[in-house]
Amino acid sequence: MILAGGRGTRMGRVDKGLQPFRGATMAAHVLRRLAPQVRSVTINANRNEESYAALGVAVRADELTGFEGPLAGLQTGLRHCDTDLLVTAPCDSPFLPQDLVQRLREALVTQEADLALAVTMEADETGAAHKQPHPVFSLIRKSALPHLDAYLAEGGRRMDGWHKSIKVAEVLFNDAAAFRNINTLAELQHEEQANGAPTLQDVVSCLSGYDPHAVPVRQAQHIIREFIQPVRAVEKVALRAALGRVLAADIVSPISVPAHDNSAMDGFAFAGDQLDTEHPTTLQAIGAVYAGRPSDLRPERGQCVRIMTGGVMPPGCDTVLPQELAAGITEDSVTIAPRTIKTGDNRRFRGEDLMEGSPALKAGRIVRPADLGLIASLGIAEVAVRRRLRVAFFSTGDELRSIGEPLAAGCVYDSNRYTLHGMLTRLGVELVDMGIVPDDPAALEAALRDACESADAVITSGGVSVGAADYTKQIMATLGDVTFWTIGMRPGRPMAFGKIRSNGHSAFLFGLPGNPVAVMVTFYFFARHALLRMMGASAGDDLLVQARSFGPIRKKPGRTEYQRGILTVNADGAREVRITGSQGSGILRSMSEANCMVVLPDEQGNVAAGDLVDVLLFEGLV
Ligand SMILES: Nc1nc2c(c(=O)[nH]1)N[C@H]1C(S)=C(S)[C@@H](COP(=O)(O)OP(=O)(O)OC[C@H]3O[C@@H](n4cnc5c(N)ncnc54)[C@H](O)[C@@H]3O)O[C@H]1N2
Ligand code: MOO
Ligand SMILES: [Mg+2]
Repeated sequence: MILAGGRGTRMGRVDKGLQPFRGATMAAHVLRRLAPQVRSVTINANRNEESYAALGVAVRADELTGFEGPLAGLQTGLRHCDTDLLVTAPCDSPFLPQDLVQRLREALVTQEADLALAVTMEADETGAAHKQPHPVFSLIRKSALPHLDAYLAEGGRRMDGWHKSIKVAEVLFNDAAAFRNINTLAELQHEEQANGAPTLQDVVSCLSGYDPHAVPVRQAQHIIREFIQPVRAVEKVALRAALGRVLAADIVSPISVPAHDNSAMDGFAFAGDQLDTEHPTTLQAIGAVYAGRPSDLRPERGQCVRIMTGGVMPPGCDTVLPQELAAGITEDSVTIAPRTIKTGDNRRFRGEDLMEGSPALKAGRIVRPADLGLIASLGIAEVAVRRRLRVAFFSTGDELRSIGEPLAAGCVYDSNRYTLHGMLTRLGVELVDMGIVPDDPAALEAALRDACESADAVITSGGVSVGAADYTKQIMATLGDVTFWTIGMRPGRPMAFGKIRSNGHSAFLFGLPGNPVAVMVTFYFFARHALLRMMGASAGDDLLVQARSFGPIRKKPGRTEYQRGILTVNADGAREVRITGSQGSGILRSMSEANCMVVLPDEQGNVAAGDLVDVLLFEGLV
């Protein structure tokens, strides 16, 4: 049981277990360390039960109300545990020992104790060593419950008080650091920095010639990739619900598929070395084998069996003659003309699809329809996936109006939140749509903080250029480690990127430019990759295909241009791409008409009609 039922007094009453830490929550880290050591895990929490339940484990509140401390959690745990032993660990100890349970258990059993607890040796201010007990890391017999009930009923609340009245085995652990807990937000932030999550400065200092006012596309993509940290929390979902989710662990085949050598055809199975290459071969059919029906037929020399597709190959048989290739078939024989087939034809091997013990799918894979079938073919009903990423987004600008509002002079309807809604939905993230935020510093700060506290990533549009009302940048800069780029690309030149913090939470930030096409292009070529990385997906590079440009395209070398195109196959069967008219970065119609982006890299100059260009298709089959 993970103890997360406290008030978090020293953390300003925040729910400690839900504090973000190294790309997950603290409780998720504890769960990851504890789960492999036990049969099942429960979390003891007295608030935010749903957030804890999202970790995929049972959540139980204290039966004693009023935040009565860890013994109350223990009581609940013992009452409901269906094993003889219960181990506890606090939700703020992300480094707990990987052999905690094993070592506590050895001591509990050999010393015939009621409870085993961890102790470490620590030095005091004078350097003298003293024993430090860690009473919240303990292993307890379920049989101690009546005693604990009695102790609590008498008003006892202290762990050490209760321990005095039962038999306790102390287990000395050498690694005191493993029991470190994180009590304050300052400690949490310190740990986050210390664990090697790089700062933007760390990342850019490795690059030569970095200039935020002229960042090549590839460099911006590199910086984002290095800076982003994946969310690690994992949950178990039923197989169908795994579609589009990211596998958290390799799926290893528990069985071989197919489980037996079997026939790929309806026909006759026999040992292929009997085939005569000069004369017809006649074999006596001794019976029939059907798919899914076990048979004990064992053809001898000169014999064969009738077999159906999927039927298990009888012992000694390695070859199947499809029935339509037979030279003659009687009631109880088949004749095969010379050189009709070869030994080994039409036999499917055991494990040729998936071999027992080998990884069928790798962690990081985004589950597609074929994968659902593949996992089903292994008989696996539930899979571990990364938890869904939460992405908060809002539009900025005084000129923006929401659908349903009248359009005042000089105003436009907010379209960016709708394109973002679409793009994020397709990525399979959980959306937090925060609406429109006016060009007002206080409102922008409140929105960014709110977004940061409720999501893993924040996407804004507008206000990142040099306009007089573009306060977004100022506020972003005060909330964390954020950089403002002018990227060598068109459209989508200005962009903010970094990590913001608010009240102990942090979130990656993408401040996309306001122009409607620029939002989409910067999303597709920067934010999308970053979000996939946060999701734990091992997505490869974009798959560009080549096509002939129908007309000439003007292009300046030294920047990447993303042109909206329509890819077709021409009368000669060749792929051909046309640009969709005006490429202004406010013209969304040309984006809507397009079915692909033409990607013209930095080094590319003008394109002549008929030249090959790279395109990235919007739609694929799956
Ligand atoms: N002097 C310069 N001006 C501009 C530069 C520059 O380098 N120097 N860059 C231009 C480029 S490129 C872009 S892109 C834009 C980016 O501007 P912002 O990110 O500051 O965005 P805004 O000023 O807020 O808006 C720009 C444009 O887009 C419209 N917009 C914004 N949000 C929405 C929305 N949610 N739905 C529909 N339309 C939206 C907005 O009304 C503006 O027309 O800066 C250039 N200027
Ligand atoms: O970044 Mo802007 O896209 O060229 O309008
Ligand atoms: Mg602006």
